[in-house]
Amino acid sequence: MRYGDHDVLRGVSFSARRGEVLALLGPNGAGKTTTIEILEGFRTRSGGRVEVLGVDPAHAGEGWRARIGIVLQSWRDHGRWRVRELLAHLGSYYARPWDASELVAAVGLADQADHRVRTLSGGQRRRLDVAIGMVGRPELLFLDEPTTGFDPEARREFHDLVLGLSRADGTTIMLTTHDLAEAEKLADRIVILNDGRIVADGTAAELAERIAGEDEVRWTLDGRRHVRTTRDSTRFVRELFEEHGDAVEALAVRPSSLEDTYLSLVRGAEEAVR
Ligand SMILES: Nc1ncnc2c1ncn2[C@@H]1O[C@H](COP(=O)(O)OP(=O)(O)OP(=O)(O)O)[C@@H](O)[C@H]1O
Repeated sequence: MRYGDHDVLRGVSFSARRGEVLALLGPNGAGKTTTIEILEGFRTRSGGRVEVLGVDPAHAGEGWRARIGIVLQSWRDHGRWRVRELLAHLGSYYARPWDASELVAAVGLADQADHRVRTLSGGQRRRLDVAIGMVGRPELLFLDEPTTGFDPEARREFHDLVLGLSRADGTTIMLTTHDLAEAEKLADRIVILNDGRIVADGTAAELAERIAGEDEVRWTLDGRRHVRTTRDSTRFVRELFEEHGDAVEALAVRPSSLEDTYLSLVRGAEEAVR
């Protein structure tokens, strides 16, 4: 993808398997929305090859669109509609839509089912956006930062919903997120973009392995707190006890997280460019 003489995506190549949850991660401006909008058929790419459900989105028709669900970053307003009524209406465009009441419950809006859309809170509107994307039971669902503005409980419920859609209905899901814990929890595969290039592609465990992470060990000795990072925390702790025995207190070992891996990948890519 190129705007003027500026390449915003370069050599971005990946595939998602049916039923997979694929998360696109990356810093602001990395190219996540651009990528997802090309796949949705919203943007026309400058070059390269794209196939979504076997069709080039740039030349796809109604039939293809009916198999796809889209949740954009910004929501459209349907203020005067009531929640369940709107979903039932939009569902009527599809061959096998969700039952509106079931869908309202699935996204946690049962209490607001008969409220007008304009009276919903930001997080509730976001859930409605997700419901709108799902209403036609798409084979493939695109979610651009779906949980922005969700409270922790709504986030957890949403995660269960996504996992249910993927595991039970076999829906393929592609989402962008800034929430690493969310990617780790939901995604079968994570693709990390940085400055328009893919810097990593794999399962959370594979990514963590690629960057041999350093564990963080904390302990207290004679009233003083200590912290050390090490690649071999088991051995380090054994030696700590051999040396100090019962004097070691408040021991905690924190394994390297996806966040550590992510930051090291993104920083590594930035250094390579310099
Ligand atoms: N219409 C456009 N014209 C020119 N440049 C654009 C256009 N749309 C996006 N860009 C540029 O493309 C790059 C990628 O933007 P994109 O929105 O895909 O990033 P993102 O990874 O989704 O970021 P965020 O996490 O902030 O949503 C950015 O540098 C942006 O400025």
